[in-house]
Amino acid sequence: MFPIMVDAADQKIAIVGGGPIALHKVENLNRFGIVPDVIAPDIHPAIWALAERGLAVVHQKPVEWADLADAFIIMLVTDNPDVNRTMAERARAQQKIVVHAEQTDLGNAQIPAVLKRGRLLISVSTSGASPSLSTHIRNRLEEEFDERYEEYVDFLFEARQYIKKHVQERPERRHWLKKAVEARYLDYPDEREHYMADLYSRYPAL
Ligand SMILES: C[C@@]1(CC(=O)O)c2cc3[nH]c(cc4nc(cc5[nH]c(cc(n2)[C@H]1CCC(=O)O)[C@@](C)(CC(=O)O)[C@@H]5CCC(=O)O)C(CC(=O)O)=C4CCC(=O)O)c(CCC(=O)O)c3CC(=O)O
Ligand SMILES: NC(=O)C1=CN([C@@H]2O[C@H](COP(=O)(O)OP(=O)(O)OC[C@H]3O[C@@H](n4cnc5c(N)ncnc54)[C@H](O)[C@@H]3O)[C@@H](O)[C@H]2O)C=CC1
Repeated sequence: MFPIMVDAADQKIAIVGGGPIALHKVENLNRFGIVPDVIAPDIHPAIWALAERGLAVVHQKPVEWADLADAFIIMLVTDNPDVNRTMAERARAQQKIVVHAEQTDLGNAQIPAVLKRGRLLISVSTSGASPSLSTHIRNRLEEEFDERYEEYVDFLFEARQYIKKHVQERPERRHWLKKAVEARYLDYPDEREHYMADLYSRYPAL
């Protein structure tokens, strides 16, 4: 398994199945700003509620390949093993990213447990061995990587963009980039302002 960050914002993500597990998948995708298509004859009431808020697109019908042909990622979570298997095989043959939630070897991707602090993402997977352990580790990391990281990582992003644009010499760049991850910049927002002020005065934008 190879971990990778994928920009799926403008892509179709299809969830096949409409039960509690499908609901969980929709909610998880929504955390990342993704509005998935849900295809199933029986749709959980909470999925309908999300669809009314524009957070899912429901197709109330048994799945056919035509529903999936233009999808980028496909998640198979029906209670019918034959449907899950057939669609997974076809999707893999078409080079798609396929999550088979029950029998992982029928798919080619798995969903990790994710801690999200703005731009910072920490994802944990056990490659299907124990989703409970992934969740447990993620919950422990939540304490160390607390809410402060959201603004802190925004600061790092801004600083890095500025440095890439305005600091030409490599050793200098490295110096400033390394300095920004010192603990005081996480702990004290004032220190971040000093850092940026120093940076702007040393390397003024032209
Ligand atoms: C392969 C995978 C599917 C995929 O890739 O989609 C998969 C499969 C299965 N999960 C099952 C059960 C549970 N899943 C959870 C929780 C999560 N499961 C997630 C991912 C994955 N689950 C992928 C592997 C990832 C990895 O290895 O780390 C998380 C991390 C991410 C997410 O889904 O969003 C999410 C945490 C969400 C969060 O909190 O953020 C809990 C715990 C709980 O609910 O607290 C339980 C009950 C306890 C237990 O079983 O451990 C069962 C058994 C069904 C049965 O027969 O009862 C199967 C099927 C099977 O293994 O047969
Ligand atoms: N975290 C995970 O990934 C987990 C995955 N699972 C697996 O996920 C599957 C779904 O679990 P639940 O949501 O509880 O099931 P459920 O029984 O509540 O719902 C099944 C859904 O599949 C739909 N469906 C059935 N035939 C279909 C077809 N031909 N086309 C499209 N949709 C069809 C039904 O309409 C229904 O919406 C189970 O088979 C289970 O093995 C179970 C637990 C955890």
